[in-house]
Amino acid sequence: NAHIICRTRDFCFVLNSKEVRLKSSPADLVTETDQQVEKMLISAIRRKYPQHRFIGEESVAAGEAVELTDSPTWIIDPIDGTVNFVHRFPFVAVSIAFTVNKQTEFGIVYSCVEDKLFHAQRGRGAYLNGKPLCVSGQTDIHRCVVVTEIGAERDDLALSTMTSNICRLLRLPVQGVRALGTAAVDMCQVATGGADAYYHIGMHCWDIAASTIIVLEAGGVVMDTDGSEFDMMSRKVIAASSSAVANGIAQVVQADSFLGDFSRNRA
Ligand SMILES: O=P(O)(O)O[C@H]1[C@H](O)[C@@H](O)[C@H](O)[C@@H](O)[C@@H]1O
Ligand SMILES: [Mg+2]
Ligand SMILES: [Mg+2]
Repeated sequence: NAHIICRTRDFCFVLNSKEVRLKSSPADLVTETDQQVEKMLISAIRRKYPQHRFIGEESVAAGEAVELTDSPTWIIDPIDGTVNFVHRFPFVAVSIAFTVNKQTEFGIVYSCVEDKLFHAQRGRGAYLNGKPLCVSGQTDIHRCVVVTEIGAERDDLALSTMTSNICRLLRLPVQGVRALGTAAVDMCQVATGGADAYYHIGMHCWDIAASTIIVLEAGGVVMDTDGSEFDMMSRKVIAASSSAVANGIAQVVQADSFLGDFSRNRA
């Protein structure tokens, strides 16, 4: 059984997950808690906003389509870092973003074990537990700590793409490469200035929708791994403290062969 104790200033509760099941790969896990948290969030929001749409990781896993329209839409990852959650590795987050006309209006990432609440609203800055956030401002790729993710794919093509991208960055060299096991929290490190960049190939919109606006509102930049304009549904992202660093990563990271195998945002 996996469990985690979540504390906030106002309450403390234990989330139990009795059953761990596999989804797309032996490293893509889901627990009852993922499903219950998503149901709880969607039903609470739906009560207040019955017309709004939802893209939730576990609803998609259950067969719902991933369709981002102009309608008000909540994009939810009920537990980002389920492998961490199951193993009690202490980085686990709830990620919620809200979009209108395909533009993100606000995002919230709650890193449960750390009791860190990141949030940002378009045009109103990014905050961690109420305090304003600012990216590092680093422009020299050689002085960067870069965060990425190993991902859940375990086929040869995915693994060689992932490892060769990390090797190419280390050879530049960068000063460090890190992976916390939750895309949402990884990306928030860029917003805090603790990391200078984050890139990920193969994540889903629910992993990074909220943290994208948090990075942007903290003064960072977000782009596709090929250097083009960011598309939340493309499963590729670079988030960085500056355009110079983002472009430096785009020049070494390769995604094409790997992404050939992906269908967009299937859980
Ligand atoms: O825990 P998840 O919500 O499934 O998200 C995971 C993702 O599946 C995995 O590929 C990444 O490496 C993790 O960082 C995600 O956040
Ligand atoms: Mg996730
Ligand atoms: Mg999840």
